[in-house]
Amino acid sequence: MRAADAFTIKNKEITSIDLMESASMAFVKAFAEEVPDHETSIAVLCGKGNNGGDGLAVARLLKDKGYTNVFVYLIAFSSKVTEDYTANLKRLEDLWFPLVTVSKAEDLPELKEELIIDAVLGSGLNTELDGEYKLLAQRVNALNRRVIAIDVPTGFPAEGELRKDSVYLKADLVICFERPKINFFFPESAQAMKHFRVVSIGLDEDFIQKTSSSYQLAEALDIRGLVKPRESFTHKGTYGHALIIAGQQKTMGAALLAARACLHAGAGLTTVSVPESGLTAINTALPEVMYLDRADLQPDTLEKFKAIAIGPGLGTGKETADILKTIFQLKVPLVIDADALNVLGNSPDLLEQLPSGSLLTPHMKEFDHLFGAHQSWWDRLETARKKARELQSVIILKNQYTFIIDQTGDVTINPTGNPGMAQGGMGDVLTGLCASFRAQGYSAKEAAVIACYLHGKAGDELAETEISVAASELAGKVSGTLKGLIK
Ligand SMILES: NC(=O)C1=CN([C@@H]2O[C@H](COP(=O)(O)OP(=O)(O)OC[C@H]3O[C@@H](n4cnc5c(N)ncnc54)[C@H](OP(=O)(O)O)[C@@H]3O)[C@@H](O)[C@H]2O)[C@@H](O)CC1
Ligand SMILES: Nc1ncnc2c1ncn2[C@@H]1O[C@H](COP(=O)(O)OP(=O)(O)O)[C@@H](O)[C@H]1O
Repeated sequence: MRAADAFTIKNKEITSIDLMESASMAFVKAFAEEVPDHETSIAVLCGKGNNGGDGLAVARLLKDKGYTNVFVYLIAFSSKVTEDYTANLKRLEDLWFPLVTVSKAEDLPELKEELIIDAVLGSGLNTELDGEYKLLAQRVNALNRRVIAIDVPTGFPAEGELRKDSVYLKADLVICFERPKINFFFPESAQAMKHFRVVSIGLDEDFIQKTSSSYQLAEALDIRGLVKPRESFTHKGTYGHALIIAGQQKTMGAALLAARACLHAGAGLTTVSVPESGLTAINTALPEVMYLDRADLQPDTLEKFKAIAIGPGLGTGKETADILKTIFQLKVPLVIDADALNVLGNSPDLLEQLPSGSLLTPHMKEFDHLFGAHQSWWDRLETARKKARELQSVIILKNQYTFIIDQTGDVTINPTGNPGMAQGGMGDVLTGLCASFRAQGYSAKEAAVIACYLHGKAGDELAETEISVAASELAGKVSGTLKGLIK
Protein backbone atom coordinates (compact mmCIF):
# COMPACT_ATOMS: atom_id res chain seq x y z
CA MET A 1 0.00 0.00 0.00
CA ARG A 2 2.91 2.34 0.71
CA ALA A 3 4.24 1.60 -2.81
CA ALA A 4 0.81 2.43 -4.26
CA ASP A 5 0.81 5.61 -2.22
CA ALA A 6 4.20 6.67 -3.62
CA PHE A 7 3.25 5.62 -7.18
CA THR A 8 0.02 7.62 -7.05
CA ILE A 9 1.80 10.72 -5.77
CA LYS A 10 4.38 10.43 -8.56
CA ASN A 11 2.19 9.43 -11.49
CA LYS A 12 -1.10 11.09 -10.80
CA GLU A 13 0.63 14.37 -10.01
CA ILE A 14 -1.00 14.40 -6.63
CA THR A 15 0.92 15.66 -3.62
CA SER A 16 1.08 13.60 -0.45
CA ILE A 17 -0.87 16.29 1.43
CA ASP A 18 -3.61 16.03 -1.20
CA LEU A 19 -3.64 12.27 -0.77
CA MET A 20 -4.03 12.79 2.97
CA GLU A 21 -6.94 15.15 2.26
CA SER A 22 -8.50 12.61 -0.07
CA ALA A 23 -8.08 9.85 2.57
CA SER A 24 -9.61 12.08 5.23
CA MET A 25 -12.54 12.98 3.00
CA ALA A 26 -13.18 9.30 2.32
CA PHE A 27 -13.05 8.61 6.06
CA VAL A 28 -15.49 11.43 6.83
CA LYS A 29 -17.94 10.23 4.17
CA ALA A 30 -18.02 6.75 5.72
CA PHE A 31 -18.06 8.20 9.22
CA ALA A 32 -21.14 10.28 8.41
CA GLU A 33 -22.98 7.12 7.37
CA GLU A 34 -22.04 5.45 10.65
CA VAL A 35 -22.68 8.50 12.86
CA PRO A 36 -25.42 10.58 11.22
CA ASP A 37 -26.17 12.72 14.29
CA HIS A 38 -24.23 16.00 13.90
CA GLU A 39 -24.65 16.78 17.60
CA THR A 40 -22.52 13.76 18.62
CA SER A 41 -19.59 14.94 20.72
CA ILE A 42 -16.35 13.66 19.23
CA ALA A 43 -12.80 13.53 20.58
CA VAL A 44 -10.14 13.13 17.89
CA LEU A 45 -6.88 11.78 19.34
CA CYS A 46 -4.02 12.64 16.97
CA GLY A 47 -0.45 11.30 17.10
CA LYS A 48 2.37 13.10 15.28
CA GLY A 49 2.75 10.90 12.21
CA ASN A 50 0.58 10.77 9.10
CA ASN A 51 -2.15 8.91 10.94
CA GLY A 52 -2.31 11.91 13.27
CA GLY A 53 -2.26 14.16 10.19
CA ASP A 54 -5.33 12.32 8.93
CA GLY A 55 -6.96 12.92 12.32
CA LEU A 56 -6.34 16.66 12.10
CA ALA A 57 -7.78 16.83 8.59
CA VAL A 58 -10.76 14.70 9.66
CA ALA A 59 -11.51 17.08 12.57
CA ARG A 60 -11.56 20.03 10.17
CA LEU A 61 -13.70 18.21 7.60
CA LEU A 62 -16.18 17.06 10.24
CA LYS A 63 -16.64 20.68 11.31
CA ASP A 64 -17.16 21.69 7.68
CA LYS A 65 -19.79 18.97 7.38
CA GLY A 66 -21.77 20.36 10.30
CA TYR A 67 -20.56 18.32 13.27
CA THR A 68 -20.66 20.92 16.01
CA ASN A 69 -18.86 19.19 18.91
CA VAL A 70 -15.45 18.16 17.65
CA PHE A 71 -12.46 18.38 20.00
CA VAL A 72 -8.85 17.61 19.12
CA TYR A 73 -6.26 16.15 21.50
CA LEU A 74 -2.67 16.28 20.29
CA ILE A 75 -0.87 13.21 21.57
CA ALA A 76 2.63 14.65 21.79
CA PHE A 77 4.71 11.76 23.11
CA SER A 78 7.27 11.96 20.34
CA SER A 79 9.41 14.87 19.15
CA LYS A 80 9.27 13.72 15.51
CA VAL A 81 6.54 15.09 13.25
CA THR A 82 5.74 14.49 9.60
CA GLU A 83 5.47 17.33 7.09
CA ASP A 84 1.82 16.61 6.28
CA TYR A 85 0.96 16.49 9.97
CA THR A 86 2.51 19.92 10.42
CA ALA A 87 0.64 21.33 7.43
CA ASN A 88 -2.67 20.04 8.74
CA LEU A 89 -1.96 21.32 12.23
CA LYS A 90 -1.37 24.78 10.74
CA ARG A 91 -4.69 24.60 8.88
CA LEU A 92 -6.46 23.89 12.17
CA GLU A 93 -4.59 26.59 14.06
CA ASP A 94 -5.53 29.09 11.34
CA LEU A 95 -9.16 28.21 12.06
CA TRP A 96 -8.66 28.87 15.78
CA PHE A 97 -9.64 25.29 16.42
CA PRO A 98 -9.34 24.48 20.16
CA LEU A 99 -6.45 22.04 20.65
CA VAL A 100 -5.43 20.24 23.84
CA THR A 101 -1.86 18.96 24.01
CA VAL A 102 -1.29 15.73 25.92
CA SER A 103 2.40 15.19 26.74
CA LYS A 104 1.92 12.20 29.02
CA ALA A 105 -0.83 9.61 29.19
CA GLU A 106 -1.74 10.75 32.69
CA ASP A 107 -2.34 14.27 31.32
CA LEU A 108 -5.20 13.07 29.15
CA PRO A 109 -8.23 14.86 30.59
CA GLU A 110 -11.28 12.87 31.68
CA LEU A 111 -12.85 12.71 28.21
CA LYS A 112 -16.52 13.65 28.18
CA GLU A 113 -17.07 13.01 24.47
CA GLU A 114 -19.40 10.19 23.46
CA LEU A 115 -17.23 9.03 20.60
CA ILE A 116 -13.48 8.84 20.09
CA ILE A 117 -11.68 8.91 16.75
CA ASP A 118 -8.37 7.10 17.09
CA ALA A 119 -5.68 8.76 14.94
CA VAL A 120 -2.78 8.16 17.33
CA LEU A 121 -0.73 5.60 15.40
CA GLY A 122 -1.53 3.98 12.08
CA SER A 123 0.29 1.66 9.75
CA GLY A 124 3.64 3.24 10.67
CA LEU A 125 3.73 1.19 13.86
CA ASN A 126 7.05 -0.62 14.06
CA THR A 127 6.83 -2.48 17.35
CA GLU A 128 4.18 -3.24 19.91
CA LEU A 129 2.96 -0.45 22.16
CA ASP A 130 4.78 0.32 25.36
CA GLY A 131 5.49 3.30 27.59
CA GLU A 132 3.17 6.28 27.29
CA TYR A 133 1.35 4.91 24.22
CA LYS A 134 0.47 1.72 26.07
CA LEU A 135 -0.74 3.69 29.10
CA LEU A 136 -2.80 5.93 26.83
CA ALA A 137 -4.44 2.95 25.10
CA GLN A 138 -5.26 1.38 28.46
CA ARG A 139 -6.76 4.66 29.74
CA VAL A 140 -8.90 5.12 26.66
CA ASN A 141 -10.02 1.48 26.70
CA ALA A 142 -11.14 1.88 30.32
CA LEU A 143 -13.52 4.68 29.27
CA ASN A 144 -15.63 2.18 27.32
CA ARG A 145 -16.59 4.76 24.69
CA ARG A 146 -17.42 4.06 21.10
CA VAL A 147 -14.16 4.23 19.16
CA ILE A 148 -13.71 4.59 15.41
CA ALA A 149 -10.11 4.16 14.26
CA ILE A 150 -8.55 5.72 11.20
CA ASP A 151 -6.90 3.05 9.01
CA VAL A 152 -5.83 0.73 11.90
CA PRO A 153 -6.39 0.68 15.65
CA THR A 154 -3.43 2.19 17.49
CA GLY A 155 -0.96 -0.58 18.36
CA PHE A 156 -2.35 -3.03 15.81
CA PRO A 157 0.28 -4.24 13.31
CA ALA A 158 -0.95 -4.47 9.73
CA GLU A 159 0.91 -7.76 9.39
CA GLY A 160 2.97 -10.13 11.54
CA GLU A 161 2.13 -12.05 14.67
CA LEU A 162 -0.67 -10.75 16.90
CA ARG A 163 0.42 -11.55 20.45
CA LYS A 164 -2.23 -12.30 23.03
CA ASP A 165 -0.64 -9.99 25.61
CA SER A 166 -0.27 -6.94 23.30
CA VAL A 167 -2.18 -3.79 24.13
CA TYR A 168 -4.26 -2.07 21.45
CA LEU A 169 -6.53 0.94 21.53
CA LYS A 170 -9.70 -1.05 20.95
CA ALA A 171 -11.98 0.08 18.14
CA ASP A 172 -15.62 -0.68 17.50
CA LEU A 173 -15.03 0.14 13.87
CA VAL A 174 -11.96 0.68 11.72
CA ILE A 175 -12.38 2.71 8.56
CA CYS A 176 -9.32 1.71 6.60
CA PHE A 177 -7.83 2.99 3.39
CA GLU A 178 -7.98 1.26 0.01
CA ARG A 179 -7.38 -2.36 1.12
CA PRO A 180 -7.95 -4.24 4.40
CA LYS A 181 -4.80 -5.28 6.28
CA ILE A 182 -4.06 -9.01 6.32
CA ASN A 183 -4.19 -9.07 10.14
CA PHE A 184 -7.86 -7.97 10.07
CA PHE A 185 -8.70 -11.50 8.92
CA PHE A 186 -7.24 -13.39 11.88
CA PRO A 187 -9.46 -14.33 14.83
CA GLU A 188 -6.97 -12.59 17.19
CA SER A 189 -7.96 -9.24 15.63
CA ALA A 190 -11.10 -9.43 17.80
CA GLN A 191 -8.91 -8.19 20.68
CA ALA A 192 -8.45 -4.91 18.83
CA MET A 193 -11.53 -4.34 16.67
CA LYS A 194 -15.09 -5.45 16.09
CA HIS A 195 -15.67 -4.47 12.49
CA PHE A 196 -13.89 -2.83 9.61
CA ARG A 197 -14.89 -1.17 6.40
CA VAL A 198 -12.70 -0.17 3.52
CA VAL A 199 -12.84 3.16 1.70
CA SER A 200 -11.17 4.10 -1.54
CA ILE A 201 -8.87 7.12 -1.37
CA GLY A 202 -8.06 7.35 -5.08
CA LEU A 203 -4.82 5.36 -5.16
CA ASP A 204 -3.85 4.17 -8.61
CA GLU A 205 -6.00 1.02 -9.03
CA ASP A 206 -4.03 -0.25 -12.05
CA PHE A 207 -0.86 -0.06 -10.03
CA ILE A 208 -2.41 -1.90 -7.07
CA GLN A 209 -3.73 -4.63 -9.36
CA LYS A 210 -0.36 -5.05 -11.05
CA THR A 211 1.70 -4.91 -7.88
CA SER A 212 2.44 -8.46 -6.93
CA SER A 213 1.08 -9.34 -3.53
CA SER A 214 0.96 -12.68 -1.78
CA TYR A 215 -2.57 -11.92 -0.58
CA GLN A 216 -5.71 -11.51 -2.66
CA LEU A 217 -9.28 -11.02 -1.54
CA ALA A 218 -11.78 -13.15 -3.49
CA GLU A 219 -14.56 -11.08 -5.04
CA ALA A 220 -17.80 -11.88 -6.85
CA LEU A 221 -16.17 -10.67 -10.06
CA ASP A 222 -13.45 -13.32 -9.73
CA ILE A 223 -16.07 -16.04 -9.46
CA ARG A 224 -17.88 -14.70 -12.50
CA GLY A 225 -14.58 -14.85 -14.39
CA LEU A 226 -13.85 -18.41 -13.29
CA VAL A 227 -17.17 -20.23 -13.66
CA LYS A 228 -17.82 -21.55 -17.14
CA PRO A 229 -21.40 -21.46 -18.41
CA ARG A 230 -23.16 -24.75 -19.18
CA GLU A 231 -23.14 -24.91 -22.97
CA SER A 232 -25.74 -26.41 -25.30
CA PHE A 233 -25.27 -30.03 -26.40
CA THR A 234 -23.48 -30.87 -23.16
CA HIS A 235 -24.57 -33.89 -21.14
CA LYS A 236 -23.88 -35.45 -17.76
CA GLY A 237 -20.56 -36.76 -19.02
CA THR A 238 -19.39 -33.20 -19.65
CA TYR A 239 -19.60 -32.27 -15.99
CA GLY A 240 -17.59 -35.09 -14.48
CA HIS A 241 -18.19 -37.98 -12.16
CA ALA A 242 -17.31 -37.36 -8.51
CA LEU A 243 -16.82 -40.01 -5.85
CA ILE A 244 -17.20 -39.24 -2.17
CA ILE A 245 -15.75 -41.73 0.30
CA ALA A 246 -17.30 -40.87 3.64
CA GLY A 247 -19.52 -41.92 6.54
CA GLN A 248 -19.74 -44.64 9.13
CA GLN A 249 -22.74 -46.12 10.92
CA LYS A 250 -23.12 -43.10 13.23
CA THR A 251 -21.83 -40.40 10.89
CA MET A 252 -23.67 -41.28 7.72
CA GLY A 253 -25.02 -37.72 7.61
CA ALA A 254 -21.55 -36.40 6.76
CA ALA A 255 -21.56 -38.49 3.58
CA LEU A 256 -25.09 -37.36 2.73
CA LEU A 257 -24.19 -33.70 3.19
CA ALA A 258 -21.07 -33.90 1.05
CA ALA A 259 -22.94 -35.81 -1.69
CA ARG A 260 -25.86 -33.40 -1.58
CA ALA A 261 -23.53 -30.42 -2.03
CA CYS A 262 -21.64 -32.16 -4.84
CA LEU A 263 -24.89 -32.84 -6.67
CA HIS A 264 -26.29 -29.33 -6.30
CA ALA A 265 -23.00 -27.72 -7.35
CA GLY A 266 -23.42 -29.36 -10.73
CA ALA A 267 -21.28 -32.51 -10.99
CA GLY A 268 -22.56 -34.61 -13.88
CA LEU A 269 -22.67 -37.71 -11.70
CA THR A 270 -22.15 -38.21 -7.99
CA THR A 271 -21.35 -41.53 -6.35
CA VAL A 272 -20.85 -42.13 -2.63
CA SER A 273 -19.05 -44.93 -0.97
CA VAL A 274 -20.55 -45.53 2.47
CA PRO A 275 -21.03 -48.69 4.57
CA GLU A 276 -23.87 -50.77 3.17
CA SER A 277 -26.06 -49.78 6.11
CA GLY A 278 -26.25 -46.29 4.60
CA LEU A 279 -27.66 -47.43 1.26
CA THR A 280 -31.32 -46.89 2.12
CA ALA A 281 -30.58 -43.41 3.45
CA ILE A 282 -28.78 -42.48 0.24
CA ASN A 283 -31.54 -43.86 -1.99
CA THR A 284 -34.21 -42.10 0.02
CA ALA A 285 -32.58 -38.73 0.60
CA LEU A 286 -30.60 -38.40 -2.62
CA PRO A 287 -32.14 -40.44 -5.44
CA GLU A 288 -29.75 -38.94 -8.03
CA VAL A 289 -26.70 -40.23 -6.17
CA MET A 290 -25.17 -43.65 -6.86
CA TYR A 291 -23.54 -46.06 -4.46
CA LEU A 292 -20.18 -47.84 -4.47
CA ASP A 293 -19.47 -50.63 -2.02
CA ARG A 294 -16.40 -50.13 0.15
CA ALA A 295 -15.09 -53.46 -1.07
CA ASP A 296 -15.05 -52.02 -4.60
CA LEU A 297 -12.60 -49.24 -3.80
CA GLN A 298 -9.96 -50.79 -6.05
CA PRO A 299 -7.68 -49.01 -8.55
CA ASP A 300 -9.41 -50.28 -11.70
CA THR A 301 -12.85 -49.13 -10.43
CA LEU A 302 -11.55 -45.81 -9.13
CA GLU A 303 -9.64 -44.67 -12.23
CA LYS A 304 -12.88 -43.67 -13.99
CA PHE A 305 -13.72 -40.88 -11.52
CA LYS A 306 -12.86 -37.29 -12.37
CA ALA A 307 -12.41 -36.41 -8.68
CA ILE A 308 -12.44 -38.24 -5.36
CA ALA A 309 -13.19 -36.64 -1.99
CA ILE A 310 -12.39 -38.56 1.14
CA GLY A 311 -12.85 -38.04 4.84
CA PRO A 312 -16.17 -36.69 6.21
CA GLY A 313 -17.32 -38.98 9.02
CA LEU A 314 -15.04 -41.76 7.78
CA GLY A 315 -13.24 -42.60 11.04
CA THR A 316 -9.51 -42.74 11.66
CA GLY A 317 -9.09 -46.51 11.62
CA LYS A 318 -6.95 -48.75 9.42
CA GLU A 319 -9.60 -48.83 6.68
CA THR A 320 -9.17 -45.09 6.07
CA ALA A 321 -5.38 -45.44 5.89
CA ASP A 322 -5.74 -48.34 3.44
CA ILE A 323 -8.11 -46.40 1.19
CA LEU A 324 -5.74 -43.43 1.24
CA LYS A 325 -2.85 -45.66 0.16
CA THR A 326 -4.96 -46.94 -2.74
CA ILE A 327 -6.17 -43.57 -3.98
CA PHE A 328 -2.69 -42.01 -3.66
CA GLN A 329 -1.60 -44.40 -6.44
CA LEU A 330 -4.20 -43.00 -8.88
CA LYS A 331 -4.02 -40.01 -11.19
CA VAL A 332 -7.44 -38.76 -10.05
CA PRO A 333 -7.64 -35.29 -8.40
CA LEU A 334 -8.21 -35.66 -4.66
CA VAL A 335 -10.00 -33.64 -1.97
CA ILE A 336 -8.87 -34.64 1.53
CA ASP A 337 -10.93 -33.65 4.56
CA ALA A 338 -11.73 -34.43 8.21
CA ASP A 339 -10.78 -37.97 9.32
CA ALA A 340 -8.63 -38.52 6.25
CA LEU A 341 -6.59 -35.49 7.32
CA ASN A 342 -6.35 -36.85 10.85
CA VAL A 343 -5.03 -40.14 9.53
CA LEU A 344 -2.39 -38.24 7.53
CA GLY A 345 -1.54 -36.33 10.73
CA ASN A 346 -0.91 -39.67 12.45
CA SER A 347 1.30 -40.98 9.64
CA PRO A 348 3.84 -38.53 8.19
CA ASP A 349 5.08 -41.25 5.79
CA LEU A 350 1.68 -41.40 4.17
CA LEU A 351 1.47 -37.60 4.01
CA GLU A 352 4.70 -37.59 2.02
CA GLN A 353 2.98 -39.74 -0.63
CA LEU A 354 0.17 -37.20 -1.14
CA PRO A 355 -0.15 -36.65 -4.91
CA SER A 356 0.60 -33.09 -6.03
CA GLY A 357 -2.45 -31.09 -7.07
CA SER A 358 -4.48 -32.41 -4.12
CA LEU A 359 -6.86 -30.18 -2.19
CA LEU A 360 -6.71 -30.29 1.61
CA THR A 361 -9.52 -28.72 3.64
CA PRO A 362 -8.48 -28.59 7.32
CA HIS A 363 -10.00 -26.48 10.06
CA MET A 364 -7.59 -25.14 12.67
CA LYS A 365 -7.42 -28.31 14.78
CA GLU A 366 -6.97 -30.60 11.81
CA PHE A 367 -4.29 -28.26 10.47
CA ASP A 368 -2.35 -28.27 13.73
CA HIS A 369 -2.66 -32.04 13.98
CA LEU A 370 -1.18 -32.31 10.49
CA PHE A 371 1.61 -29.75 10.77
CA GLY A 372 2.16 -29.08 14.49
CA ALA A 373 0.72 -26.68 17.07
CA HIS A 374 0.76 -22.92 16.40
CA GLN A 375 0.59 -20.03 18.81
CA SER A 376 -0.84 -17.55 16.34
CA TRP A 377 -2.79 -17.46 13.12
CA TRP A 378 0.03 -15.53 11.43
CA ASP A 379 2.37 -18.45 12.15
CA ARG A 380 -0.27 -20.94 11.07
CA LEU A 381 -0.71 -19.16 7.76
CA GLU A 382 3.06 -19.02 7.25
CA THR A 383 3.23 -22.80 7.80
CA ALA A 384 0.34 -23.30 5.40
CA ARG A 385 2.21 -21.34 2.73
CA LYS A 386 5.33 -23.43 3.26
CA LYS A 387 3.45 -26.75 3.27
CA ALA A 388 1.39 -25.91 0.20
CA ARG A 389 4.65 -25.29 -1.67
CA GLU A 390 6.30 -28.44 -0.32
CA LEU A 391 3.30 -30.68 -1.03
CA GLN A 392 2.51 -28.88 -4.31
CA SER A 393 -1.11 -28.93 -3.19
CA VAL A 394 -3.78 -26.42 -2.31
CA ILE A 395 -4.74 -25.94 1.32
CA ILE A 396 -8.09 -24.50 2.39
CA LEU A 397 -7.51 -23.34 5.96
CA LYS A 398 -11.06 -22.88 7.28
CA ASN A 399 -12.31 -20.20 9.61
CA GLN A 400 -14.63 -17.21 9.59
CA TYR A 401 -12.32 -15.88 6.87
CA THR A 402 -11.03 -18.93 5.07
CA PHE A 403 -7.54 -18.82 3.57
CA ILE A 404 -6.90 -20.63 0.30
CA ILE A 405 -3.19 -21.24 -0.16
CA ASP A 406 -2.02 -22.32 -3.60
CA GLN A 407 1.04 -24.31 -4.67
CA THR A 408 3.15 -21.13 -4.90
CA GLY A 409 2.26 -20.12 -1.35
CA ASP A 410 -0.03 -17.27 -2.46
CA VAL A 411 -3.10 -16.71 -0.32
CA THR A 412 -6.65 -15.95 -1.44
CA ILE A 413 -8.86 -14.75 1.41
CA ASN A 414 -12.51 -15.67 1.24
CA PRO A 415 -14.71 -12.89 2.63
CA THR A 416 -18.12 -14.61 2.43
CA GLY A 417 -19.78 -16.51 5.27
CA ASN A 418 -21.18 -15.62 8.67
CA PRO A 419 -21.53 -16.93 12.24
CA GLY A 420 -24.94 -18.41 11.35
CA MET A 421 -22.89 -21.09 9.59
CA ALA A 422 -21.14 -22.18 12.78
CA GLN A 423 -22.92 -25.55 12.84
CA GLY A 424 -21.81 -29.15 12.38
CA GLY A 425 -21.75 -30.48 8.86
CA MET A 426 -20.78 -27.20 7.20
CA GLY A 427 -17.30 -28.50 6.38
CA ASP A 428 -18.77 -31.64 4.83
CA VAL A 429 -20.75 -29.43 2.47
CA LEU A 430 -17.61 -27.55 1.50
CA THR A 431 -15.87 -30.84 0.72
CA GLY A 432 -18.76 -31.85 -1.54
CA LEU A 433 -18.49 -28.52 -3.36
CA CYS A 434 -14.74 -28.93 -3.86
CA ALA A 435 -15.26 -32.44 -5.24
CA SER A 436 -17.96 -31.20 -7.58
CA PHE A 437 -15.86 -28.40 -9.07
CA ARG A 438 -12.78 -30.63 -9.34
CA ALA A 439 -14.91 -33.21 -11.19
CA GLN A 440 -16.16 -30.47 -13.52
CA GLY A 441 -12.58 -29.83 -14.59
CA TYR A 442 -11.55 -26.82 -12.53
CA SER A 443 -7.99 -26.72 -11.16
CA ALA A 444 -7.46 -27.32 -7.45
CA LYS A 445 -7.12 -23.58 -6.81
CA GLU A 446 -10.08 -22.60 -8.98
CA ALA A 447 -12.25 -25.26 -7.34
CA ALA A 448 -11.19 -24.07 -3.89
CA VAL A 449 -11.90 -20.41 -4.61
CA ILE A 450 -15.29 -21.08 -6.25
CA ALA A 451 -16.32 -23.56 -3.53
CA CYS A 452 -15.38 -21.33 -0.59
CA TYR A 453 -16.94 -18.20 -2.05
CA LEU A 454 -20.13 -20.02 -3.03
CA HIS A 455 -20.38 -21.80 0.35
CA GLY A 456 -20.15 -18.52 2.28
CA LYS A 457 -22.37 -16.63 -0.15
CA ALA A 458 -25.16 -19.23 0.08
CA GLY A 459 -24.80 -19.01 3.87
CA ASP A 460 -25.03 -15.21 3.72
CA GLU A 461 -28.19 -15.37 1.63
CA LEU A 462 -29.80 -17.80 4.10
CA ALA A 463 -28.67 -15.73 7.07
CA GLU A 464 -30.70 -12.78 5.73
CA THR A 465 -33.79 -14.49 7.14
CA GLU A 466 -32.37 -17.09 9.54
CA ILE A 467 -30.35 -16.94 12.76
CA SER A 468 -28.55 -20.19 12.08
CA VAL A 469 -28.06 -22.00 8.82
CA ALA A 470 -28.37 -25.79 8.57
CA ALA A 471 -25.74 -27.50 6.44
CA SER A 472 -28.28 -29.56 4.48
CA GLU A 473 -30.23 -26.42 3.63
CA LEU A 474 -27.08 -24.69 2.47
CA ALA A 475 -26.16 -27.67 0.30
CA GLY A 476 -29.55 -27.43 -1.42
CA LYS A 477 -29.13 -23.70 -2.02
CA VAL A 478 -25.79 -23.55 -3.82
CA SER A 479 -27.13 -24.01 -7.34
CA GLY A 480 -29.40 -20.98 -7.04
CA THR A 481 -26.66 -18.92 -5.43
CA LEU A 482 -24.22 -19.81 -8.18
CA LYS A 483 -26.73 -18.78 -10.81
CA GLY A 484 -27.05 -15.41 -9.07
CA LEU A 485 -23.28 -15.00 -8.93
CA ILE A 486 -22.63 -15.56 -12.63
CA LYS A 487 -25.57 -13.55 -13.97
N1 LIG B 1 -1.75 4.92 1.27
C1 LIG B 1 -2.18 5.05 2.50
O1 LIG B 1 -2.51 4.02 3.07
C2 LIG B 1 -2.24 6.39 3.15
C3 LIG B 1 -2.00 6.47 4.51
N2 LIG B 1 -2.21 7.57 5.21
C4 LIG B 1 -2.07 7.56 6.68
O2 LIG B 1 -0.73 7.45 7.08
C5 LIG B 1 -0.64 6.49 8.13
C6 LIG B 1 0.76 6.02 8.28
O3 LIG B 1 1.50 7.14 8.68
P1 LIG B 1 3.02 7.09 9.16
O4 LIG B 1 3.79 6.25 8.22
O5 LIG B 1 3.48 8.48 9.33
O6 LIG B 1 2.90 6.33 10.50
P2 LIG B 1 2.01 6.55 11.81
O7 LIG B 1 1.22 5.35 11.98
O8 LIG B 1 1.28 7.84 11.83
O9 LIG B 1 3.11 6.56 12.97
C7 LIG B 1 4.41 7.11 12.77
C8 LIG B 1 5.07 7.48 14.09
O10 LIG B 1 4.82 6.48 15.04
C9 LIG B 1 6.03 6.15 15.72
N3 LIG B 1 5.91 4.77 16.16
C10 LIG B 1 5.79 3.67 15.42
N4 LIG B 1 5.59 2.59 16.19
C11 LIG B 1 5.57 3.02 17.46
C12 LIG B 1 5.41 2.38 18.72
N5 LIG B 1 5.22 1.07 18.83
N6 LIG B 1 5.44 3.15 19.83
C13 LIG B 1 5.65 4.46 19.71
N7 LIG B 1 5.81 5.12 18.55
C14 LIG B 1 5.78 4.41 17.45
C15 LIG B 1 7.13 6.42 14.73
O11 LIG B 1 8.27 6.82 15.40
P3 LIG B 1 9.70 6.16 15.05
O12 LIG B 1 9.64 4.75 15.56
O13 LIG B 1 9.88 6.23 13.58
O14 LIG B 1 10.65 7.00 15.82
C16 LIG B 1 6.54 7.60 13.94
O15 LIG B 1 6.89 8.81 14.55
C17 LIG B 1 -1.66 5.49 7.76
O16 LIG B 1 -2.05 4.63 8.80
C18 LIG B 1 -2.79 6.39 7.31
O17 LIG B 1 -3.54 6.82 8.43
C19 LIG B 1 -2.92 8.69 4.54
O18 LIG B 1 -2.67 9.90 5.14
C20 LIG B 1 -2.56 8.83 3.09
C21 LIG B 1 -2.56 7.59 2.32
N1 LIG C 1 -18.52 -17.75 11.76
C1 LIG C 1 -18.34 -18.26 10.53
N2 LIG C 1 -18.22 -17.42 9.49
C2 LIG C 1 -17.99 -17.93 8.25
N3 LIG C 1 -17.88 -19.24 7.96
C3 LIG C 1 -18.00 -20.10 8.97
C4 LIG C 1 -18.23 -19.67 10.30
N4 LIG C 1 -18.29 -20.76 11.08
C5 LIG C 1 -18.10 -21.84 10.28
N5 LIG C 1 -17.93 -21.45 9.01
C6 LIG C 1 -17.61 -22.31 7.85
O1 LIG C 1 -18.17 -23.60 8.06
C7 LIG C 1 -17.22 -24.63 7.76
C8 LIG C 1 -16.97 -25.46 9.01
O2 LIG C 1 -16.13 -26.52 8.71
P1 LIG C 1 -15.83 -27.71 9.73
O3 LIG C 1 -15.38 -27.16 11.04
O4 LIG C 1 -14.93 -28.67 9.04
O5 LIG C 1 -17.29 -28.32 9.90
P2 LIG C 1 -17.81 -29.81 10.12
O6 LIG C 1 -16.64 -30.62 10.57
O7 LIG C 1 -18.87 -29.70 11.16
O8 LIG C 1 -18.37 -30.23 8.81
C9 LIG C 1 -15.98 -23.93 7.23
O9 LIG C 1 -16.01 -23.88 5.83
C10 LIG C 1 -16.09 -22.52 7.81
O10 LIG C 1 -15.45 -21.58 7.00
